[in-house]
Order: sequence, then structure tokens, then C-alpha cells
Amino acid sequence: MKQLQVKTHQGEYPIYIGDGCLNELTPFIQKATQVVVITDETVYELHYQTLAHVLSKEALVYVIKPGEASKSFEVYHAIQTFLIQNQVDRKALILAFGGGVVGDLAGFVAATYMRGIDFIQVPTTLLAHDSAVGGKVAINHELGKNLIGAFYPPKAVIYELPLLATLSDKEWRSGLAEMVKHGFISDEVLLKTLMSFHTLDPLQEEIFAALLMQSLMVKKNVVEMDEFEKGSRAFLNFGHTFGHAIELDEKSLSHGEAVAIGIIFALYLSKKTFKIDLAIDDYISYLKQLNFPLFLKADRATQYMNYMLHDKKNEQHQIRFVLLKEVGNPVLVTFSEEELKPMLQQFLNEMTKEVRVCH
Ligand SMILES: NC(=O)c1ccc[n+]([C@@H]2O[C@H](COP(=O)([O-])OP(=O)(O)OC[C@H]3O[C@@H](n4cnc5c(N)ncnc54)[C@H](O)[C@@H]3O)[C@@H](O)[C@H]2O)c1
Ligand SMILES: O=C(O)C(=O)C[C@@H](O)[C@H](O)[C@H](O)COP(=O)(O)O
Ligand SMILES: [Zn+2]
Repeated sequence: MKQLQVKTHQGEYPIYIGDGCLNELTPFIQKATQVVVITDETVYELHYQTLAHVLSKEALVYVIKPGEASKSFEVYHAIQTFLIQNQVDRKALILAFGGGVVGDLAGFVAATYMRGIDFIQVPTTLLAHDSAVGGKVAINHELGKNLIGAFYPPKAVIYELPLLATLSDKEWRSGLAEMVKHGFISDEVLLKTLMSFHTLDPLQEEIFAALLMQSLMVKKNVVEMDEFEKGSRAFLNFGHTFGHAIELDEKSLSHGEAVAIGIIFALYLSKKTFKIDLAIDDYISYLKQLNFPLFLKADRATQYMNYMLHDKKNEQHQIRFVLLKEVGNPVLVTFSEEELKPMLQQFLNEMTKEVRVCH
């Protein structure tokens, strides 16, 4: 087991990572008046018994439907009602047991229930190495992703890696996309190593734990420098401006799959803006080899634009993108709607040869 510490405005919290770290929950559970586990149906079926084994108290359990649709006001409200009806008090502890959906939702419940109660992230997906760290918690609005949320750090992150063994290829891919993103914005070696894998198999191997640590370190370092996204934390949003738009538009894509496509557009805009070659073709071939679902809709530019116009990075109705001057050198670049729309349309037209563009 390995341990990292993440510094926040409220002190530090530990990330425990590896085999057997669920036991690190014990002191937190002993201190709490009640334990509430929020999880989804899939994780509950596959892994709740493993978690229950280390819970020294009987827990209240709230099980949501798996998937992004659960990051909604309705589900948020239903959980708050459940907590109130069960007289959960301010010294209770919420365990977010699942992927990023459970983590974001349960974290936002914890941030707001009685003005804030303790919660611990117990991530179960690869992608959640990103979502469990950094304290961003949120639910979605139909007009945009994560528009209602808070910065609310967990008391700990307990990353029991053997739980990842049951992930589907789709979920491995999704998590890999956020690792690749971390590589693009700050660690060329991580990026090159990840892109040297032509199948998903290495993710099950020993070397993978080291790459995951590197990716976690990128996230930790960025959020420690700018916890509340006043500046450089926005670089973690590389690929997300367009990624969030297609994730909202095409529900079959997972978050990471959408981000992987969002990165293509960010590389395309980087090339146009800075006249540099960031080897977009190599990146697209890499995604294809790993069977990422790459599809865009050429006739959806207006819808994509509407989603991007609600992005949280925007200022004064201008759309802000994270672009790269080179790998490891991200910058924020602002476009007006009038500037961006033709570039997006041109991108969609040009991509017809590269990715499956639906009409
Ligand atoms: N807060 C942040 O900083 C941050 C960062 C990145 C992503 N996110 C958010 O995270 C969400 C995506 O997270 P995700 O990809 O983990 O999605 P998810 O939570 O929906 O999990 C993906 C799927 O995997 C299943 N699953 C979870 N653990 C499993 C396991 N061990 N074995 C088998 N199946 C398992 C789930 O039931 C679900 O169907 C998005 O809403 C995204 O916006 C937040
Ligand atoms: O931690 C961050 O900051 C990130 O941007 C990480 C992203 O991977 C993540 O998807 C995040 O939820 C996006 O943030 P948002 O502010 O654009 O909703
Ligand atoms: Zn993300």
C-alpha cells in the first residue's frame, strides 16, 4: 500500500492506494456517530460485501442507479430526504463507494447536508483516480455538466485497487483518457509510456500501478497549487470544453471517452492557434487501436456550441479552452462564439476521414 497527502485550505487528507487499504477506514468509522454508504447498483452487487467486512458499525446504505443520469437534482434530493428521515446527524460519515458519479453526487450531498458533514471517497473505477482527488463535487443541470456543485475536500481517499478487476473495457478506456490528459498537460514521459501501449492489457499489469501513481501525482500537484481553480487548475480541464459538450449530446459515451474526443479538438485548436504540430494523427491512431468509440455529428455544431457556451471556464460569454503550446505547456485561450463556430464546423468536416461522423 502507498500513501500520499493532499494539502487543502482545511488541512491535509490522505490518499491510501493499493491492496488492503480499506482497513484504513476503521479510525474514521469509529469516530463517526453513523455511517452512510452511497453506492450504485453495480458496485453494490459486486463489492459491497468486501466493504461491509471492514465496517465495524451497521451502515445505512443508499443505492443509486448506475450512470451519469444519477448526478441529478432528483437523486440528490432523494438522498437528502433519506438522510433527514433517518435522522442522520452532523457527526455522521458518508462513504462514497463507486466511480466518479457516486463520488461527485455523494460529495455534493455531504457538502450541503446540514451545511456539511464528513465524507470519504472510496473509488472503484480507474477514472476515479481523478474524480476522488481535488474536492470538486457536483451534480449536472440539463444545460450543462457539473453546473451545481462545490469545492469540498474528502477526509480521505481509500483506493482499494483490487476492486478495479471487475471493470469493463469501456471503463478502463474511460479512466485511461484522464491519465492521458494528465500526460498531455504535464508529464511527457507518462504520455509517451501510455501511448506505447496498443491494447488495454497492460492496465492489468504491475507497471500500471506506477503509471497510476504518476497520474495521481499530477492531479495532486495541480489541485494543491490552485484548489479553487483561480488559475492553473483549469489546465485539468484539457479536453473537457468540447468533451463535456459531446458527453451531454451523446449519452452512450462515458466521461473519459468524451474527453478523449475533446482532446482531439483541443489539439486541433492548438495547432491552428500556435502553428505547431502536436501529432494529432498519432493520437487518433492510438485511440483507434484501443477501440475508443470515436464519433461526432457533423450537423450538431450548434448544439455543441450551446453546451460550450455554458462551460464554467467562460468569462463574459467568451469560451475558454485549455490548449497546448507543447506537451506539458498548457495555456488558456479565449474565443468568441463567432470565432469558434466556424473552426468547430471545419473540424467536424475534416474529421469525417478520421472518425465516424454521423449525419
Ligand atoms: N470531481 C472531479 O474532479 C471529476 C473528475 C473526473 C470525472 N468526474 C466525473 O466522474 C464521472 C465519471 O466517473 P466514472 O467513469 O467512474 O463513472 P461511473 O461512476 O458512472 O462508473 C462507471 C460505470 O462503472 C461501474 N463500476 C464502478 N465500479 C466498478 C467496478 N469496480 N467494477 C465494475 N463496474 C464498476 C458503475 O456502476 C458504472 O456503470 C462523470 O460524472 C465525471 O463528470 C469528476
Ligand atoms: O479536477 C479538476 O479540476 C478537473 O477539471 C478534472 C476533470 O477531469 C473533471 O472532469 C472535472 O469534474 C471537470 O470539472 P468542471 O469544473 O469542468 O466541471
Ligand atoms: Zn474529467
